[in-house]
Amino acid sequence: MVPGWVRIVSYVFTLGTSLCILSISVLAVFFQSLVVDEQQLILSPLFAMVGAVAVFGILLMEFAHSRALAGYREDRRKLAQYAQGGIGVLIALFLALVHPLLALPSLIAAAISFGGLSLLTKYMRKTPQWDFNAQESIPILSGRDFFGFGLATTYPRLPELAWTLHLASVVTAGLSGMAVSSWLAGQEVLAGNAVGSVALMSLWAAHCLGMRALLKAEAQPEITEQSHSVVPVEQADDEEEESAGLRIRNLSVAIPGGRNLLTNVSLDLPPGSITGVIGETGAGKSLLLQALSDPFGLRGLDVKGRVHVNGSNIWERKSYELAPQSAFLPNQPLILPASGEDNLTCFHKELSGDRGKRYLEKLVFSSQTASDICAVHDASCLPDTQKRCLAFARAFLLSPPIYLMDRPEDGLPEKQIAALLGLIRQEIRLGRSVIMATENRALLEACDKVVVLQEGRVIDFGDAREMRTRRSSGWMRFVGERQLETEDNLDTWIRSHFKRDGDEANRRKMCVVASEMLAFSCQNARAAETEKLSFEFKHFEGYCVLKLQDKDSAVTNAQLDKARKAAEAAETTARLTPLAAVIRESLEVETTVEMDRRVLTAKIETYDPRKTGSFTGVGHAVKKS
Ligand SMILES: Nc1ncnc2c1ncn2[C@@H]1O[C@H](COP(=O)(O)OP(=O)(O)OP(=O)(O)O)[C@@H](O)[C@H]1O
Repeated sequence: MVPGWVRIVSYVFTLGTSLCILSISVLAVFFQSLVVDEQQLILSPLFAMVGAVAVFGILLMEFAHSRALAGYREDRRKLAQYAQGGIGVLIALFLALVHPLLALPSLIAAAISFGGLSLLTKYMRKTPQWDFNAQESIPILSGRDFFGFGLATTYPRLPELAWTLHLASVVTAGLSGMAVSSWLAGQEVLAGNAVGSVALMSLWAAHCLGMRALLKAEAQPEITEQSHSVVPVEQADDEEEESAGLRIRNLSVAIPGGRNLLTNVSLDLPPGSITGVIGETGAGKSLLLQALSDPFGLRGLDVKGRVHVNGSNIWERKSYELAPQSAFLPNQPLILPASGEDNLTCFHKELSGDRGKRYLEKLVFSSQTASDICAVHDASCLPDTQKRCLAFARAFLLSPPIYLMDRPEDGLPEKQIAALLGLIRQEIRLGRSVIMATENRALLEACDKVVVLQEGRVIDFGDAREMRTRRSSGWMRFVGERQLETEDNLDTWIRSHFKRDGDEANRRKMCVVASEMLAFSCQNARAAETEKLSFEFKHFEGYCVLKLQDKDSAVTNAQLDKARKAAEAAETTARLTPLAAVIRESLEVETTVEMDRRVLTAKIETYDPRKTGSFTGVGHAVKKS
């Protein structure tokens, strides 16, 4: 619902613009009589100035209109067109009062606009914004061209030829206005110097009435936006050769001039594997999948990075591709308003529709249902589950090296999820890979690897079975670069474990310990090398444990004793070495070596905010072991 003030402001500015234009037509009368007829050339500069003021007025009105109603762009346009309809009628009435015949050009223009447009809307076949051909359908239906999908599924706002008709009505009104007024001037009914003015007014009335007719004929909105920029990042000189499988390097997605939605995602996924992507809502799972498949379709966002599959750039896309590099199955299945069979075979019947139908049969458990789905005239009208099955069957028919699935379980009953899993396993045996954002247990259990996203950053990536065991025993893991820049991510990760009201002091203390452990690890890190470190975390009754693992040499007992003494001797505010600071904040610190990795384990006292009420943690005593 448009607020009343928006309507009033819009009508006032539209009227203002029209008055400026009409003032030019009044000026034309005086110009004709004083300068052209009476040859008072001295007045020319004055007319030029007044004309310029009117033109400036038009610009000013339009600018002020857009500024005053910033944020109401669509409403402003519609309200202006609506008001123009009224202004067109008023001009026609005014002309009719001067002489009934002068209203004729406006009437002709209105007939052309309203009549012509309603005929076009009724009888002209509606065509989508883009009538693609068969080859172009594969990038669209494999989820590699969202812009194309949008164009192929939305219809233009106005019927074809609408603007041509508008132009015809305006020109007709201008010419007929001139003809009628000249004839009336010849009959000495109208002053000769009013001819130009009448022609101009008829022209403007026709434009106003035409705009109202266009508003009436309008349908769905156009889509115009695409990603703001996509910047491929070159391979670094010291990076090893491209390997098989999917390689993602420094993939970032950002709002231009704003925050990062995905930050430096780098992953290597082997061929023939299933990778699950998990994380809280808004962590960036869908965004990651779409950025891999079609970065150009991320509306208004900046995308940077490098994504290669089996050595070739996945983002390179041709409009005619028969074998896509990936198939993206978004949460809403990509189905074009075409037959079920065309949607299955991507309009390529020669692409072995039988094979596609077999996939479909396996998903819907009936050859009759599969045939019915294929035979349907407009697959976009199918029930949601059948649309999903159709989209899956099509993806398997295309057999790309990488499948990207966003919550494939949504809208599918358990037995269909099991059937889908069966087909996924077949693809895996053929060396293809699947990446899926999912929360479904059966699908997660089938994963070989799991990526954990948090606020657009990868905080954990590893073997799925190991991760499942660890998580089920309450241990959470964070994996990051062994450098101080990791601190922000680490901080966010630590904070995610202390979300209860009153947990602030726990949170702060844990962040301090984690940060000092990171600094301790980075002390010997070589700047040029990108090494990984990991943290593991678990809550216990009254304390929690934070473990740091990196590839440095083990801490000696002497180093530990020295740090312990420094921690005991120091004032609370004194600056300590990172290890001593960890010891000062912890109940117990120990260091071990596990499978060639140095492990530093800190046990930190925590409180239960439900028991301690509004405990702030300031000056909280820490026991030493
Ligand atoms: N085009 C966009 N412009 C601005 N922000 C966006 C855009 N697309 C996504 N986002 C933001 O990016 C973040 C990640 O979104 P995404 O849809 O990937 O989350 P998700 O992890 O898939 O969540 P869910 O599990 O709820 O689907 C969200 O904060 C979202 O608002």
